[in-house]
Amino acid sequence: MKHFMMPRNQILRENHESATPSTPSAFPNLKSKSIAAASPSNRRQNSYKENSAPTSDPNSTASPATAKMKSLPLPSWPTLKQKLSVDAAVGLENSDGPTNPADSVVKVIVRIRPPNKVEEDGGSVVLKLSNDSLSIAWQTFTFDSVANIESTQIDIFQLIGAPLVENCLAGFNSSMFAYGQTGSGKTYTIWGASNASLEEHDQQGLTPRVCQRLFERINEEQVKRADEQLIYNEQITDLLDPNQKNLQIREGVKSGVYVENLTEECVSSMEDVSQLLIKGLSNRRTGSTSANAESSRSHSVFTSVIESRSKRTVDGGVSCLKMSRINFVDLAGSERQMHTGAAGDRLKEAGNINRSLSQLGNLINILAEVSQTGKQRHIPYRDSKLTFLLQESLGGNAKLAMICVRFLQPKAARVKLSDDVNVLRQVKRQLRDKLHRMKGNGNQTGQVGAYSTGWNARRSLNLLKFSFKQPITLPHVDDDTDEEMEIVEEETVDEDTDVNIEDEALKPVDEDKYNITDFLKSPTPSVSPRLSNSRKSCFTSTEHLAAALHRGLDVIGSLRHSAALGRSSFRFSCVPAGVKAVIPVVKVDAVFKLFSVMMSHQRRIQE
Ligand SMILES: Nc1ncnc2c1ncn2[C@@H]1O[C@H](COP(=O)(O)OP(=O)(O)OP(=O)(O)O)[C@@H](O)[C@H]1O
Repeated sequence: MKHFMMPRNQILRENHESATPSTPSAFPNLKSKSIAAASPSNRRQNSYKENSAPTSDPNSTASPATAKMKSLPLPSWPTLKQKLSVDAAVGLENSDGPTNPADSVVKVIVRIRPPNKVEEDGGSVVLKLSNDSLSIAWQTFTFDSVANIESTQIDIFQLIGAPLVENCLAGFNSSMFAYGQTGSGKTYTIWGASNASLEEHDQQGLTPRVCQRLFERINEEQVKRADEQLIYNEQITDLLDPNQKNLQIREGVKSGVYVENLTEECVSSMEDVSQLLIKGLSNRRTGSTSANAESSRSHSVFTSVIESRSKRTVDGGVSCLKMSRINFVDLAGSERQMHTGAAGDRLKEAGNINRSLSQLGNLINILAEVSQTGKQRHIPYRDSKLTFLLQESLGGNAKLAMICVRFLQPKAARVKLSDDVNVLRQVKRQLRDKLHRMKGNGNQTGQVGAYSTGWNARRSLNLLKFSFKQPITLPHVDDDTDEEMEIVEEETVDEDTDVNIEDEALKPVDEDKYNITDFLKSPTPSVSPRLSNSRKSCFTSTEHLAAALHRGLDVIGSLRHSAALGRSSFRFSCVPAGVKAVIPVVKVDAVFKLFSVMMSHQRRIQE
């Protein structure tokens, strides 16, 4: 992010104010001062250094409190170890390893919500492999951190919140986003359990914990100004004064980005913060979704502003004001509109949520590109209110924690499908071996199609029967996967990498929707432009597989019927398309015809 960071640092403000020698405190009465600074116009008159890396000034006569702040250990921000599966986060990857804390870095943490009562019979296709990796449907993804399913709110705070507090005290702007499907636990993570009071300590989310820690850390010498706002349908509402709707975002040369007329409150204790949070959260827009009866239907942003001031009395009385912010962002959950049957306002709401999430992801991707290539690009901060509002926290040297929240999904259907796939893989291997052998025989005899006589139909039939032992239930593959959170699948090498002429022969001659060869023939990526390199491609292939199995069963049924009438045969081509081979007509039973459908082989049903 260096390339991006440098110009942005130019807009950071630093100023020196006349010291008041008679005020020895390192932190003058900021409470009254910050109230005065609460309105945007007043804030504009303020001058401060914001969002810049803390510097050490050897001439500084900073107060002990300031010195203490500067000596705070800077948190380490592990880098993303490989191309991240969450594209919204790929952008800010810093591949140079833990670096200068002034670099803008994103930390991506995955939290998996344990199953609730409805889901308790299920398992998950998501499996934690290590502290920084998990597997989703056979693919391994690496993040900065993967929390245990049993992780408590305090664990999550230690992992994410505590480092951000240190950043903030060191003068960096920080943000934490919770990102995920509706019902996955974003609100729980950011705020806490909805049915628990903020005082119920073990259920508290990151925001109250961070605030608490901030107060502890600054030991009541620092004043925090808080404002809370809500973006709903691209409209900003003041959660502390819900009558203030459709507020405008302004940007001033000195003041930076701010929301006009937004309520800002000066707080001096955790109780003050709790009161604000309770008031703000009760004014949020919620609704019921398929996955969450009390779903946040808006992005809510809680911003804490921490000001610290140091007095220098030796060199002519100069004071420095350091200001940093922490944004707590509970993003609204994405939802598949076509599955919810939403209409009217609800549809518009879902559309706006999805659009702004996608704009957020898009923006972060562009930041990534700028960071990685060094190319100048227009950064579309103004695409959405959310990105515009948070631009100073997304760029510059800001620290960003992206908490990707997932919930477990019932595994029953998927496990069964995975069994089916394994069986089919085995069958495919056997088919290929046989083809190989028979082709060898055929070559020896000069007959391309001589293999057909050696075909062990019965064995394949048994394998297939095994796979179809139970009725195949098409899983509802819920598109929980939020386009904006698509996981980039990395190519994996599996046992079928030894693609040979038989694989070539197995290529489908048409791209019909029952084709499963792409799925089975790893690592060949999907050819579908819509699904390529997407986590969804795996699921969609699974759907294809399931559809193929269904289709196959239909074909079995109809062909059995035809076979009973003694008039079924088909041509089975095992040569690449374009080779004009004479394919013998082979009498086979219905199982082979199932294969011909499933593998998308050339086939001819002859009357
Ligand atoms: N880690 C967890 N442990 C226990 N309960 C959890 C956990 N995460 C979430 N929950 C519970 O799951 C339910 C849904 O969580 P939550 O409201 O936070 O989801 P959300 O992602 O914010 O949804 P939406 O986007 O619809 O607002 C809540 O009842 C919440 O208390």
